[in-house]
This record gives sequence, structure tokens and C-alpha cells, in this order.
Amino acid sequence: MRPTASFVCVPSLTVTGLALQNVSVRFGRRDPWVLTGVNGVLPRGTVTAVTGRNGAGKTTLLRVLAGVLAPSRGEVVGRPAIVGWVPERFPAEQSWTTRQYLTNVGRVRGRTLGAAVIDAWAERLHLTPFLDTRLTELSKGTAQKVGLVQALVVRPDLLVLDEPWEGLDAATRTELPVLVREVTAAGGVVVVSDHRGELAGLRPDAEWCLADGRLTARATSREAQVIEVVVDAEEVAAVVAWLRAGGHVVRSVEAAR
Ligand SMILES: Nc1ncnc2c1ncn2[C@@H]1O[C@H](COP(=O)(O)OP(=O)(O)OP(=O)(O)O)[C@@H](O)[C@H]1O
Repeated sequence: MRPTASFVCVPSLTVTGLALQNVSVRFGRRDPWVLTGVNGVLPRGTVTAVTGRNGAGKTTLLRVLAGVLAPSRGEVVGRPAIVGWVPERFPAEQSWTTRQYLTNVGRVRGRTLGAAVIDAWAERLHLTPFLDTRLTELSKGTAQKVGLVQALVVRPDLLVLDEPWEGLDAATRTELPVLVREVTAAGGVVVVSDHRGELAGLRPDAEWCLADGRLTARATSREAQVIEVVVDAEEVAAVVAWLRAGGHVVRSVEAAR
């Protein structure tokens, strides 16, 4: 049977800010409520972690935020125009090659993604050898990386990541916090779910814990320390950019004594 095409695709709204207002979800009229009256604000330029045990409703909440699931009650206000949605399992049952898929992602989202843009993203996530491979022939981890790229390549103002570590190799896991901070550095909102305690590297600004359909939010306390770093003069710009992308504050740059 010919594989069917499916994009990880979300609706667009042109509004500012992002908040959940009394959001409740159940999947059938007789089903139990998965989320009950959830409220929360996601400020621009921040990372929010959604935690909770298996079945607590993390994926459901993320799908509502991304706009791929309509809440039964309540609403999401201020969803930005460009949303990157990374589902827990990338739908790889499609006949396109990686390059064709990413090109079509751009078309569906109203963007022309030139070969150079796709090549650059592929190189960054070590996907270059797989650009001409059909999605159906990719390993699970490689398909997950395509899932990551399809969300990032459109430069999202809201990036929603559902258990993004699943199946990723060590190099991509290390790169993930840098990718996330590039979105927040541009003023974007990032929401990420986790049930295995892998969030430390992302250094989220807030944690939303789900239990019994309700949400407990808390700001994460991060103790700051100041370090002095000596680098070659020609590397200053690159190192400053890298530190900022990682969410660090660069206080000053001065000549070494
Ligand atoms: N499409 C659906 N139809 C019916 N019930 C669903 C559907 N999607 C999720 N559920 C139910 O909603 C509840 C929450 O599921 P959800 O996937 O949001 O939890 P989760 O916290 O992401 O779990 P996990 O950590 O295992 O991924 C579960 O009881 C699940 O069975």
C-alpha cells in the first residue's frame, strides 16, 4: 500500500502573547476529564517544562497549546502565527525523501525553503547522508531528527516539544538546549514535556506539573554564578553568540590583562 502523506501542521493565528484559559479536555462525553480548568501564561522568550507521570495529560496539554487538538472547554489565546510542533513520534510513514519532505513543509507553511537552508539544517543535525533517503527507510532516531528539523526550519515563534529526547543520539541531545535557546533568544516561546527527568540541560524558566487533570506551576530556582572566560580575540563574537544561544548572560567583553 502506498504510504499516505501527513504533515505535522498547525493552524495559524495572528495574535500576541500566549495563555491557557480554563482549558478542559475529555475525549468522549462519557470519558473522564484529562484536563480540568487549566490556566497558565507562557511569556515570550521563556522555556516551560510540563512534567507529570505517565498518562497525566502532558501530550494532551501540548497538543492543545500547539493547536492540533481543540479543548472541550476554555481556550488558548495568543497563539503565535508560526508554530513548530514536534510530536513524541514523528509520522514517518510517507513516501517522500527527507529533502522532499522538508521542502514541502516549507510550502505548506507558506515558505520557500531553498536547498541551502535545508542543507544547513541537515548538516547541523547530521542528517546530510539521509537527505535523499525515503522517510519510511529512516531509523527511528533519524526520523525523530527530521521531526525536529521540520519544526525549526520555519523559525517558530512557539516551539512545542513532546518528549524530544526519545530516540535521539548523544550529539543531538547535547544540541537540543542550544536549539531551544535560539528560539527563546528570538523572543519565541518553548514548551517541552518530560517524564524521565531529562530537563536539567534545558534549564527551563518554569515548570508546570500535571496531576489529576490540574496544573501546579512554579518558577524554577536557578542559582547564578559568574565565570570569567579567556578566548582568542577572533573567536569572541562566536563564543558570545553561543553563550547567549545557550541562555547565558554575557555581562561584558574586555581585553585580557
Ligand atoms: N485520542 C485519545 N482518545 C482517548 N483517550 C486519550 C486520547 N489521547 C489521550 N487519551 C487519554 O488521556 C490521558 C492522558 O494522555 P496523555 O497522552 O496526554 O498523557 P501523558 O502525560 O502525555 O502520558 P505519557 O507520559 O505516557 O506520554 C490518558 O488516560 C490517555 O489514555
